[in-house]
Amino acid sequence: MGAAKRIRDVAAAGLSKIKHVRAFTVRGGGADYHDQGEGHWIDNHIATPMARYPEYRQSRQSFGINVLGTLIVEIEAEDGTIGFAVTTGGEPAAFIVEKHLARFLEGRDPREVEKIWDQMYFSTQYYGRKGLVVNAISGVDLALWDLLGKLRGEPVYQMLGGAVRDELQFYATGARPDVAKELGFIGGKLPLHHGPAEGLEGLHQNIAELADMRAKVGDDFWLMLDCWMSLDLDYATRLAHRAYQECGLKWIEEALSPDDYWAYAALKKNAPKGLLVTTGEHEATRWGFRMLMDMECCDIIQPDVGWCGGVTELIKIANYADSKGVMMIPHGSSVYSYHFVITRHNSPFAEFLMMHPGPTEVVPMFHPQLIGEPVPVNGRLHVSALDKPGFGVELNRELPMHRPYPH
Ligand SMILES: C[C@H](O)[C@H](O)[C@@H](O)[C@@H](O)C(=O)O
Ligand SMILES: [Mg+2]
Repeated sequence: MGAAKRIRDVAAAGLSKIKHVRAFTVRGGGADYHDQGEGHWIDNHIATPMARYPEYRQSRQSFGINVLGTLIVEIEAEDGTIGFAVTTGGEPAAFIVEKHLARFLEGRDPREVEKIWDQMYFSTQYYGRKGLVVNAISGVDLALWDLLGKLRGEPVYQMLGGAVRDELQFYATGARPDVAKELGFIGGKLPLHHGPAEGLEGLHQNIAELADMRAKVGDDFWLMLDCWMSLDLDYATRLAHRAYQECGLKWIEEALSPDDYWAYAALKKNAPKGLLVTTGEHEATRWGFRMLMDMECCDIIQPDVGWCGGVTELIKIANYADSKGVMMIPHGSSVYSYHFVITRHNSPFAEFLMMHPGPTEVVPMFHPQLIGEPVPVNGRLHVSALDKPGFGVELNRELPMHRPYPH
């Protein structure tokens, strides 16, 4: 059969159209991974912009880091196939999905990812552009790619161009890089505990904690600091120099406000040669990341595929980074980033967020929401673990899901 006829036949056959888009919310860990119980490392006196207020210094939940909860987006095709995704967004994001975004999908061909993304973004541009609205768009886009993979019987990484390597390697984020080393990870990223409001004493404590961990892991294991937007330029510069010179820090992450491109450019310019400056997990769209890269704010961009616009937007962000020789290492987002990272040379490793309370064990990052969620073994994941349609996971429908805004 000639190629032209084959193309016509596939086009005529098409794929099952999109029938319905639904948005649910659920609480307790999962995609809103800061929504954890008492005593978890991820909520133990971690430096944040709110730490200037003593009453909000001990716990990020005290100022509402987990106020949103998880958004679940489900897209059902006419043949009954369902694609889904989870991200951070909860009820307000569910409203945006059902009351605004669904109209651009229902009745459409699921292959129209570009046109659907364009309509979702520009129809919400007057009140969106970043943050919650782009989280909602990301959730819909991820669910659409999951549906496409399930309709075609292909893993998302194969639809993105296929694997450029046989396995993923991971660094681990959490309070125990010493345990991460024993578990086979290539590095450990510590949360920073003290910000400018705790003065020179806090800075000394930050360095003491890092030096203690350096003594435990030895000289060659990567150690990084995640500052979660908590610092000012002067503090970040002083911390960068001391942490690099005294403790061999590999990178300083998200030290400043995501909007302060000018301070990031100054931090990168004044950072010690050899120390990497990284950021981006709270940035969104190709335009936001172009600003970070064109203003030379960082050495590595770290978009979260569930927050930056989804796979369709991450393709544009990653390709621009590649053209500029900037590494793109997505913020921890489980299978949603693994399927992307394995297809990109400028994404040589991935993040694994340790969600065990210690953390002393590897547990699925989005537990308990994804059935079949793969986890690194000895700090690695073979590509075969991704060889299932879509993102290769199913939704745990035993969870108490709520659909607040049915349309
Ligand atoms: C550990 C950090 O404080 C955040 O909780 C973390 O989610 C994020 O910044 C990361 O890079 O994993
Ligand atoms: Mg981070």
